[in-house]
Amino acid sequence: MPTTAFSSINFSDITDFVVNEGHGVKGLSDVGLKTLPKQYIQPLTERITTSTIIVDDSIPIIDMSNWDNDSKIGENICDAAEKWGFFQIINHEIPLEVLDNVKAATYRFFKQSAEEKNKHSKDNSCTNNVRYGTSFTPQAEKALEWKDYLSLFYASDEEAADLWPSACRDEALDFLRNSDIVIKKLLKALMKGLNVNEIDQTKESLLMGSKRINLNYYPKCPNPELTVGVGRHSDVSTLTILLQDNIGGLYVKKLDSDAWVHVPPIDGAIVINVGDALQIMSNGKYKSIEHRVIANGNNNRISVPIFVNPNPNHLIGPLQEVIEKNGEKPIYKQVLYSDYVKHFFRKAHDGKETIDFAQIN
Ligand SMILES: COc1cc(/C=C/C(=O)SCCNC(=O)CCNC(=O)[C@H](O)C(C)(C)COP(=O)(O)OP(=O)(O)OC[C@H]2O[C@@H](n3cnc4c(N)ncnc43)[C@H](O)[C@@H]2OP(=O)(O)O)ccc1O
Ligand SMILES: O=C(O)CCC(=O)C(=O)O
Ligand SMILES: [Fe+2]
Repeated sequence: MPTTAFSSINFSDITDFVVNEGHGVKGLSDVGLKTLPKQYIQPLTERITTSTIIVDDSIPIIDMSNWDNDSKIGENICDAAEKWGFFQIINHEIPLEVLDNVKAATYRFFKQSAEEKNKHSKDNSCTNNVRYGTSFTPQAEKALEWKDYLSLFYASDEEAADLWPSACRDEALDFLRNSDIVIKKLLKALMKGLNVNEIDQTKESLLMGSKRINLNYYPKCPNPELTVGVGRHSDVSTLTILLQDNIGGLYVKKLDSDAWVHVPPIDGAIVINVGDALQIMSNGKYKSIEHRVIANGNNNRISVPIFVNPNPNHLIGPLQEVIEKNGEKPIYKQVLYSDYVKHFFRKAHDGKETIDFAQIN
């Protein structure tokens, strides 16, 4: 239970209670708040409306089971990355037990007291690689988002053993380890689609030289129609490997339209999306698509994305092969990946605007 009595929280203390004391939005939800605090009310333009949702279309579902014998699977992956930037994979060989365990570990971490979780906040954590927080960048946001998170940057097994919270450490590491084979298959197919036939060590470090796993917790929300779980954004990763539970609420923007498409939960499936780094490296061929998560008035929801990223010290830009072999004119410049990510983290979610940072004017 929160250490601050509910009766003593007034609206001006909300940010203090949620952000600074580390109760998160889960703390607000747990005390049975009946009305959404004004800090969470999003402008109308940021709320999803039924008129913009289309139900007669959906992102592709790709069955990976015959990967070794069917080259069509690789082609379907490239096609989905070009036309949707999002797809789901089934029969991906990540054991279902690993997925169930990391979901249980997410609940276990967030069930802890605010005091325990807040040991990992930006101000209290002894490392930048472990961060518990709420919303996205509260200090830069006009309206807060209804989500708490734990973000774990993977540096080494030793560091994780020492610094990651024990409530979820082993399960998060297990999900990371078990996702490696499928990540390599996806990147191999996507590179082939760009005429890059070999992923040597340098390319591997460029494409997947760092990984971050986030545990996201979206508690039940009063007045979910007035706020968002996560606002419109694209990921800054190369690829994101997203595990969602069975509640639903993730929406993806359909390419070249203003329509939004729901990503239906499928038992055992993993959602894959292209991030900005891959859009840049592919010179715009693969699309890093805007997505958002709605808040839910009836259920808690969790999700566990693994962000597969370039090594932060790499310069990223359109791949040489894409420019030379395919004879394309680069539409993005070379930028230091850690500068790109810092730019993303220092502002509120703003749709696809982060990529302007790398655009050639
Ligand atoms: C949280 O809700 C989210 C998250 C997302 C994430 C989507 C992604 O695609 S994450 C992929 C991220 N990529 C990497 O992690 C690449 C490798 N990492 C790095 O390059 C660096 O670790 C770094 C992230 C750039 C941080 O470097 P550092 O030198 O430590 O720089 P700082 O000055 O400490 O941080 C810069 C700035 O970012 C804020 N920040 C850092 N880490 C996080 C984090 N995990 N979550 C949120 N914010 C973070 C930090 O506070 C600094 O801001 P200031 O205002 O304090 O200057 C998608 C959607 C979501 O809702
Ligand atoms: O919760 C989800 O389904 C998606 C979360 C997301 O987009 C993110 O963490 O980047
Ligand atoms: Fe995302």
